[in-house]
Amino acid sequence: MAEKEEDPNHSVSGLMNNCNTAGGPVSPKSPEDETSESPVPEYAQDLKSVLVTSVLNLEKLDVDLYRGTHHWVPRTQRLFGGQIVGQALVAAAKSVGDNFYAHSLHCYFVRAGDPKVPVLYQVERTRDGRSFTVRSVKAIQHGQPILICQASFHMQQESPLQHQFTMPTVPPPEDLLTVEELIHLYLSKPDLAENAKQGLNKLLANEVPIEIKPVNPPQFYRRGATEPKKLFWVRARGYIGEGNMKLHCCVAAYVSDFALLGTVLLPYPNYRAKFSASLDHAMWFHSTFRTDEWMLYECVSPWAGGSRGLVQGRLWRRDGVLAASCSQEGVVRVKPATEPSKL
Ligand SMILES: CC(C)(COP(=O)(O)OP(=O)(O)OC[C@H]1O[C@@H](n2cnc3c(N)ncnc32)[C@H](O)[C@@H]1OP(=O)(O)O)[C@@H](O)C(=O)NCCC(=O)NCCSC(=O)CCCCC(=O)O
Repeated sequence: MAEKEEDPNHSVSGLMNNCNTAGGPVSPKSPEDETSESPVPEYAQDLKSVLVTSVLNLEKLDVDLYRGTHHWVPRTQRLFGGQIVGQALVAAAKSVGDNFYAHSLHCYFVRAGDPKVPVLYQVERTRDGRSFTVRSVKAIQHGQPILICQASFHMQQESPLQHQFTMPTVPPPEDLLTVEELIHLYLSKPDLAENAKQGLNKLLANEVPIEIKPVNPPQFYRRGATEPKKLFWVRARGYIGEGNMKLHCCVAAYVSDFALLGTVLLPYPNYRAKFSASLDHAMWFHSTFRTDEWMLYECVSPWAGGSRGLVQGRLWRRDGVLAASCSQEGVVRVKPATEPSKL
């Protein structure tokens, strides 16, 4: 297939610029959708999100072939699944028309990603239709696929069918502490065990490019068994800006894999994960949203068994609009917890 002429909305830089492609998968609408660019929030005036400047800023090597590098690598020293999915979606989005927006993706993580080398993204233009366009992306390291991803893009269409669940009622992010603030609070406890202190300091050193405010910290740093459900406010660190829905979908794909699989362990305080990794990840985009603004992430695990767990996530805009949904199965192999948590 002939390569599409690069234009600013498709090119590497085009996906990253704040181009005027507001819109995207819109349903239902909120008054916010109709407004022009809102003022740059105070927290972000001079700090562009590293997700935009680095993680999702792929280098073009050839037609439909890109290279992505890493920013944050989890302690497991395997690449973060959200990074690979987000980068795969960036690569896919570069070859679709301006008025097509990601509405879903389906991925398998087939091998662990190696943080020592970059990832190549090879895009296959599976089908171009009038309303839907499909891309297949293979993420490759050492000559072998680490992720296979299919992403589908839809041209905006109106419909009288519009419904969504209601967002859970939770305190606003302004009333809650960030993970870092919570850690400092725990660290100030005089009776904290040395190993717990070390664990918390390691968490502080973790430069994850997203900010999190758990709705229920005791659930987040759990003591007893809780239902397999957690809620937290989340946003990309730094400024991204309004208007580039293609980019916000890629950032949401990155964010959506964070802390999701951990939901499986919440009912089992007597077990620790000795090996856990996402096996697959599916995502659906429903509405316009900004990933550099607080969104509520609702994570539930309806099932676990056979060393696997199923998790489902819903990303809500703070005005109650359902922005995106996702589902994931992960392998979770556990061992008995030898020491009770001191947190
Ligand atoms: C490992 C995957 C899932 C496939 O597994 P398998 O088919 O078993 O691969 P092997 O290479 O044969 O084994 C790997 C490893 O596991 C051990 N193993 C295998 N079977 C068993 C068993 N029945 N019981 C115990 N152990 C078993 C085997 O011995 C090997 O151990 P090792 O020799 O010590 O290595 C594979 O498909 C895979 O890795 N896929 C990629 C998964 C992935 O990377 N996902 C994305 C990253 S996860 C993530 O990002 C989650 C978010 C983290 C951030 C956060 O929320 O905090």
